[in-house]
Amino acid sequence: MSISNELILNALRKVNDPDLHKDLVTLNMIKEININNNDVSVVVELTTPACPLKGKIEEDCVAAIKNEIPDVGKVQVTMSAKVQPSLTQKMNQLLPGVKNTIAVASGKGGVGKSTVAVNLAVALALDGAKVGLIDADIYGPSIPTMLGINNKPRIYQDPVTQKMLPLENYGIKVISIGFLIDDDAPVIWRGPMASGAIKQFMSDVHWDELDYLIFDLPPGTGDIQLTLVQTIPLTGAVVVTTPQEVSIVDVKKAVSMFKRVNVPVLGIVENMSYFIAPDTGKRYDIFGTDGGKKLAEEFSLKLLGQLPINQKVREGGDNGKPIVFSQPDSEQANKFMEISRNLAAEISKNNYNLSAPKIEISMGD
Ligand SMILES: Nc1ncnc2c1ncn2[C@@H]1O[C@H](COP(=O)(O)OP(=O)(O)OP(=O)(O)O)[C@@H](O)[C@H]1O
Repeated sequence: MSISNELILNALRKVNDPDLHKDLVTLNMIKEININNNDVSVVVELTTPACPLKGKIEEDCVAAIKNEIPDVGKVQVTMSAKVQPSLTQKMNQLLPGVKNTIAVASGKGGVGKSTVAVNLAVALALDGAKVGLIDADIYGPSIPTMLGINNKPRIYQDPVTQKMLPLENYGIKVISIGFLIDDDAPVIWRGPMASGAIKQFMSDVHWDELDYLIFDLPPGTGDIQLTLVQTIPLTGAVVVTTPQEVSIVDVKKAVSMFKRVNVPVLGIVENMSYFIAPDTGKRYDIFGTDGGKKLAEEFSLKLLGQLPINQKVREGGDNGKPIVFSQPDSEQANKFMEISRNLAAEISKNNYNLSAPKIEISMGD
């Protein structure tokens, strides 16, 4: 029996994307098929390079082709990816090349929101995505320090568009409100300055093409946060919390705020979930147990992951070397990678569900 494209496609119809619940052929993910004698090579295009199930889908494709076509020789499956734009982004004329905009928010300060935003951004870039990060935390813009960029760097202009060029480090593009706002500016001035600056970050910065643009919002749910989430055309939000009761009370307010302005909450990150003593290996639940997990269950949200308290994470922030980049084999880096992949999968699912044509079932008379 000679091997044809049709035979291969029939085999790949048996492989489902576990997140999108459809087969790869229906999802239009098979981009190339090459047949050389009995050897077959296939290129599969996923909806994100940070797909947590990449390895499984690849194995399933190889198995399906070998099962359905017993005569086949060597089978090679190459995984590629093209991130799809969210519906809000398709309508966003300020950021035409940006496919998804994600806010990282928290109910209260000090829970590790900026640490999570930085490590998620770098993790997505390490997986091959094009990533930008906007530090919109007017109370304490800490992103430049965490990325090893000095506080008032020189900003250059793009010679063609005349727009500001974002800075780059660890494979991500970054702009911080700290570059524009005077450190001594009183807090009452910061609100109007923040909204103005955020708009400028979208209209006057040459972001070029980005798969994910992440906003590190100020903590809390006051007027400034509300103005920002109404100003930024968001794909969705990630809410960071500790497991502690006082943090959970505030995080509920953050979830409600996003609901009120119709921004999907893509998931909860529970930070500082536990501490493993390096000398004894004993676990301590310093801020309580599973507070973020229970909150996610209560609001039917995805728990993107639980991160331990770890000295190397803090040191990475202070030294401007995010742990996902500087110690990629550490357990903490793996947790951040897992969370960023879960987030990328949630974005893909949301974008697919919102853009998929709805099947109308007409009821007969
Ligand atoms: N998992 C962790 N393990 C150890 N230290 C952490 C962890 N997460 C955050 N930190 C540290 O806790 C402090 C607060 O973190 P971060 O600045 O990210 O919080 P934030 O919520 O953005 O705060 P703010 O309200 O000031 O914006 C920092 O010193 C950071 O290095």
